[in-house]
Amino acid sequence: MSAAALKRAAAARAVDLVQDGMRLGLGTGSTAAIFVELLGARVRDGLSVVGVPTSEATHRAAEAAGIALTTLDETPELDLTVDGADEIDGQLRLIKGGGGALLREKIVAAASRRMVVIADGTKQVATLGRFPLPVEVVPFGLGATRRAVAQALARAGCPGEITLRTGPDGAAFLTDGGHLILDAHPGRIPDPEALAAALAALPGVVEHGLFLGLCTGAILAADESAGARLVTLGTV
Ligand SMILES: O=C(CO)[C@H](O)[C@H](O)COP(=O)(O)O
Repeated sequence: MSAAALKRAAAARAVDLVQDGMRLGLGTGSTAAIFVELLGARVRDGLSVVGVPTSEATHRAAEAAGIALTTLDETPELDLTVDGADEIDGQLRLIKGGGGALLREKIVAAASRRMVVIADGTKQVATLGRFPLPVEVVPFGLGATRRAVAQALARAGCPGEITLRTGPDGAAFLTDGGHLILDAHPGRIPDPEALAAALAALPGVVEHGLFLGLCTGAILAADESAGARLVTLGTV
């Protein structure tokens, strides 16, 4: 089965979790985009929900799908956020931000009573850190912040190369908030909580891609000869 078909299977299962009247967080990335598309079809069939998008891209997609949108100012508490992930471990700890939307994604997830991750099964790992860990930083003081991030990684037992994320044109990638992203390549993160605390304490760091204690459940689509086999983690 193609990766796209696996993502669609996980997204379709997540759409079944949505009930009339729910306030939703709408994730970012290719899997979340399928969820938004499928949710839009249910809205056109009469489902009434409001959504908070986690990026400008998701805002545009949700609008095009006919989903009513709100903000966390109008709706500070959400019932359910459905989002993708770059990695998930057995304790529902995540690396997110491959698409650069980690800041809004984390704010929306933290405002949600439930956060369900949808992904193909390859995203499940025993230890986080193979996927580069995004660290969103302000442009001012980039060199000093980069050095401090490297030191924090080393102290947390996971040194590795740090690269400034660039876009397809080779220029520095800018997030929806106008920040830069440093991608750390630790290989493995032995103590995600310690690293998260160390990164959060650094001036210049806006947010990092470790989502700890936020995800309440996951729907992972594993590739089997008969089709997609959905595996759930946590409470779905
Ligand atoms: O964190 C994200 C964006 O910031 C995405 O959810 C993550 O990168 C997974 O994306 P995809 O579903 O395309 O694999």
